[in-house]
Amino acid sequence: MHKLLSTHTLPHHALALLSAEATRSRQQWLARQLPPNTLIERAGLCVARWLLAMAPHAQSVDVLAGRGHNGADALVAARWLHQLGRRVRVYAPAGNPASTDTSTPAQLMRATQSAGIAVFMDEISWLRQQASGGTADVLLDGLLGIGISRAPTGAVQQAIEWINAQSTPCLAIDIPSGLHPNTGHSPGAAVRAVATLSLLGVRPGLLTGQGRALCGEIWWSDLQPPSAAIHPQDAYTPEACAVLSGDADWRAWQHLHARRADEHKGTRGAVLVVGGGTGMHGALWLASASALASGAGKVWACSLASDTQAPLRPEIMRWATSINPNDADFAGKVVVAGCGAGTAWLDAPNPSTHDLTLERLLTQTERLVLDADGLNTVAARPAWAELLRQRAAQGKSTVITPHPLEAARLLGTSSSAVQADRLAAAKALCSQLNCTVVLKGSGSIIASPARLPYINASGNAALATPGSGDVLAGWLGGLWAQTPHESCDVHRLCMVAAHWHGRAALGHAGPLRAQDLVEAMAALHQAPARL
Ligand SMILES: NC(=O)C1=CN([C@@H]2O[C@H](COP(=O)(O)OP(=O)(O)OC[C@H]3O[C@@H](n4cnc5c(N)ncnc54)[C@H](OP(=O)(O)O)[C@@H]3O)[C@@H](O)[C@H]2O)[C@@H](O)CC1
Ligand SMILES: [K+]
Repeated sequence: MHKLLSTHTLPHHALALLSAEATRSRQQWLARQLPPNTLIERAGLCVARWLLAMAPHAQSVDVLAGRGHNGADALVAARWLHQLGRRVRVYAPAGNPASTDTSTPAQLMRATQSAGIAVFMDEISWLRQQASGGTADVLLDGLLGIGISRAPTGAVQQAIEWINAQSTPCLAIDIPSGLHPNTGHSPGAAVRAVATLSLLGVRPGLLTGQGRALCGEIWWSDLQPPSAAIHPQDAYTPEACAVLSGDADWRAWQHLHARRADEHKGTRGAVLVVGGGTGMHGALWLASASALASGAGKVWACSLASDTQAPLRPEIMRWATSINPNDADFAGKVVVAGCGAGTAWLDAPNPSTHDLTLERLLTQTERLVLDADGLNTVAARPAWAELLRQRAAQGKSTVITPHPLEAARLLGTSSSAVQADRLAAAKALCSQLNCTVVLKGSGSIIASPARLPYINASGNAALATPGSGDVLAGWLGGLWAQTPHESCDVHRLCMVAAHWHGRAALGHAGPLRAQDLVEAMAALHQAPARL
C-alpha cells in the first residue's frame, strides 16, 4: 500500500496510469493465476488495514456497499473490521440479492449477514438506525467502483448524497462512488472522500478534472503479496494510458541543467515575451519575470499596447525593433506569446507600436509558447490555426497552454465538454494543431503527438489566482531557452515546468498570488548534488 498524493506529498517517481479497461484485463490476468475470490479477499483485507491505519481511533464504521465488486470489497473489509472488534453496520441500498444469485457479491452479502453484522437494505431502516444508534466514527464507501455505467440514480444516488451530508469522514474504496475512472468527471452525484485507496493500479480519473477534489488523499495498492513478482508499475507499462508526473523527473532536469561555474548569461538562453494589450500589462510582466526567475539568461518583453508601464523587474529588457535593431530576429530565442494580449492581434495592429503580428510569430519563430489571448486569436482565425498546425512540418516547435475555455474555443466546443474528458480534449487539440498541449486546470494534462500523455501530480487550488497561467507560460519559456536544442524533449520539459509550478503551491492553503508564486518557484531551484 503506497501513499501517492496528499496536500503535503507528491509521488517521487512517475507512475503509469491504467484505464478501467486495462485494470479489468489485469484483474482477469491475475485472477486466472489465483484461487477463486483471492483478489477480492486481498482487496477487502487491504481496505480494512488501510482504514485502521487512516483512522486508528475509529471504534465504529458504517459501510456502504453496492451490488457490484466494489461492494464486495467493502463487505470483506466489514468482516475483518467486525472480527477485529469494531462496531460495523452495513447499508446496501441496492437491496437483498436474489437467493438464486450465485455471484461473488451476493455470496458475500449472505456471509456478512450470517456473520452477525447488522445489514440494512432500505433507506428508512438505515436512517432509523442512524437516529437510534448514533453516527459512526468513519464511513466506508463501496457503492460504486470502476463499473459505473451512468449517473447514479435512485437509492444509490440518495446514499451518495447521504454520505456527503455527514460530518463523518468518508474513505472511498477504489474510487469515490460516482466519479468516472477514466475521465475524472462525475455525471451526477459523487462521493466527496477524505481519502481514496485505488486498487490494482491507479486510474487517470482520480487525478484530473473533479478527481483530485473528490478523492482527498490518494493511496494505491497493486494487491500483490510482497514476495510476488510485481507487474511493473513504471512509466513503461505497455497498458498505460497516461503517466503521472513525479518529483524525480523534476529533480533530474535541475541536475542536468545545473549552472556550471564557467557560465554567463549568454549560455542560459533568451526569451522574448509578447503580450500585455491595453490594461493588461500585468500578464506580460508576470510572464517575463517568471522567465527571468526560471534562470533564462536574457529576457525581453514586448507590449502590444502603446500605454506601456514600467516592467516588473529592471532586469527585463523592453523590446521594440526601433530600439534594438540587432535583436530583431527570433533566432535562438524562445518566444512566449499571448499573455494579456487581449484583442490586439485581431484589431488592426499599429506597426509603429510593434511589428510582432501573430502571423509573423507563427511563421518565423523556432520555438513558440502560445498562451491565453494568442490562443483565442488563433481560435478566431482559422487561417492562423492552419499556420500553427504547419509549424511542426517546418521543423518548428510549438507548445500551447490553454485553460479549459481556451481549449474549448480551439476545439469549437464548450468548456464543460472539455472538462467532461480532459485527456481526450488534450489529445484532440494535440492532433488538431500538431503541437504539444498543456491543458491547465486541476490535474493539468500534457499531450504531444505520438506520446503517452502526462498528468501533472502537483498543484492545488492555491494556484487558482489571476496571473498564475502567465507565470507558467513564462517559466516554461525560460526552461525551454535553457535546454539545448539537441537534447530537448519538449513533452517532458512541459511536464517539468507544470510540476515545478504546482510544486511551489504544495502545502499552501492559498491563495498564492502570481508575483509570490514566481518567488516560490524561484526558491525551488536546487543546488547541484555533491559527493
Ligand atoms: N473482480 C475482482 O476480482 C476485483 C474487483 N475489484 C473491485 O471491483 C470493482 C469493480 O467491480 P464491478 O465491475 O462489479 O463494478 P462496480 O463498480 O462495483 O459496480 C457495478 C454495479 O453497479 C451498478 N451500477 C453501475 N452504474 C451505476 C449507477 N450509476 N447507479 C447505480 N448502479 C450502478 C451496475 O449495475 P448495472 O449497470 O449492471 O445495472 C453493477 O451492478 C472495482 O472498482 C474494485 O473495487 C478490486 O477489488 C480488484 C479485484
Ligand atoms: K467506491
